[in-house]
Amino acid sequence: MTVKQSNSLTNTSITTVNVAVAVIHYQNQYLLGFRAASQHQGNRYEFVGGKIDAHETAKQGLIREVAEETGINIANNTAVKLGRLHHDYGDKQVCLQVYRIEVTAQQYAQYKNLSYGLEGQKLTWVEEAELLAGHYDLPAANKTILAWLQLPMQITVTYPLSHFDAASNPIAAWLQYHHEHITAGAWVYMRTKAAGTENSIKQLLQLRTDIQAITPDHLDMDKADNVEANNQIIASHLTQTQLMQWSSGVAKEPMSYSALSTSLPLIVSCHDVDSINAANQLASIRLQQQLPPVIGIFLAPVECTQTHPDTPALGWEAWSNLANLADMPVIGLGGLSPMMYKQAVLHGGVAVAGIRQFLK
Ligand SMILES: Nc1nc2c([nH]c(=O)n2[C@@H]2O[C@H](COP(=O)(O)OP(=O)(O)OP(=O)(O)O)[C@@H](O)[C@H]2O)c(=O)[nH]1
Repeated sequence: MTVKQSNSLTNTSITTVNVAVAVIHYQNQYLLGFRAASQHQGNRYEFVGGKIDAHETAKQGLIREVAEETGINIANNTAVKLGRLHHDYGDKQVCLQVYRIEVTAQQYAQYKNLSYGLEGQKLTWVEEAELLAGHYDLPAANKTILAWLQLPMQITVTYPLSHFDAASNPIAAWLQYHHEHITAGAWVYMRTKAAGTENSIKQLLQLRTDIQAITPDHLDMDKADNVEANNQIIASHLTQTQLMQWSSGVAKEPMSYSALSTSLPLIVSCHDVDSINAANQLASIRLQQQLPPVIGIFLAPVECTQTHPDTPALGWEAWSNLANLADMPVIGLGGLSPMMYKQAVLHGGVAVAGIRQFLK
């Protein structure tokens, strides 16, 4: 069943096939199908899924397709929305609505030896590390899905430099504190507004080669002394203000594309509907231009925070409604602890982030 959708970027009306995609896993085992040679994108692996019927929501299509293709009933499992993405294969345009579903231990025990699906297609469970390393040949659109799946369950945010104002050398105190208190292997959003902090970030990365960094988009990390730390920098971050400035620039000059990081995936901060719409537009333009994708948004504040005491909290319900509008994975931020991961997932998020409670 095909669905007519309007493409807001080009203002042309194109026929797009709406597809529900189920990233089914149990812990670090992921279920892949294999597309028959005769199918579109044949002889490639795929996540289970298929066309959403006209009368169905994406989730209804997802549950039906998984049942039809594998026999697994996921109606009572939590389906976490990862995102929505358009891809133009030339011969076919698709809009993939992607959900991650963790099956229960019981479901896994029942289906782990499944090697053929109910439609005769090959099925296989694969290791997460191998899947994310690109060992399986998937359709081109899935590159973005794999980038989304890299996101961890929790992200640490650094204290602002102002937190160390009482120290004789605030930058040295910032460095020392985070060197000691970031947990092993963490993803860390280096929230430093001040220009000139590139070297401190690089020094921290040299001291902590186990961590991975999200750095502010306005910092020029290549200019810092030690460029070797660059392989630890995995994404660039845009504040909501930067995002909205980018968006109004594009509105005035549709063909212009400002100098946002073109070499790194982006993570953007959003607090409301307008910024989520802008993030969706940015993600769509980056996909069209084949730039590294927007891999997530920090949606904040879920609850009141010490760092932004005057910003009213969204609360989980409003947070969840906003999260559903995003075309990319959503990370909860603001007054959260790592223990609140499950709550975030139940409300449509993929991860939680924060400062105090995420440091050791
Ligand atoms: N199921 C699935 N489809 C994907 C993935 N990635 C991706 O680009 N697609 C595309 O999304 C569309 C899925 O629709 P489908 O599975 O219902 O269609 P089909 O061509 O296999 O079957 P059909 O013969 O019923 O038309 C295909 O064009 C496929 O190439 C994926 O990971 N899983």
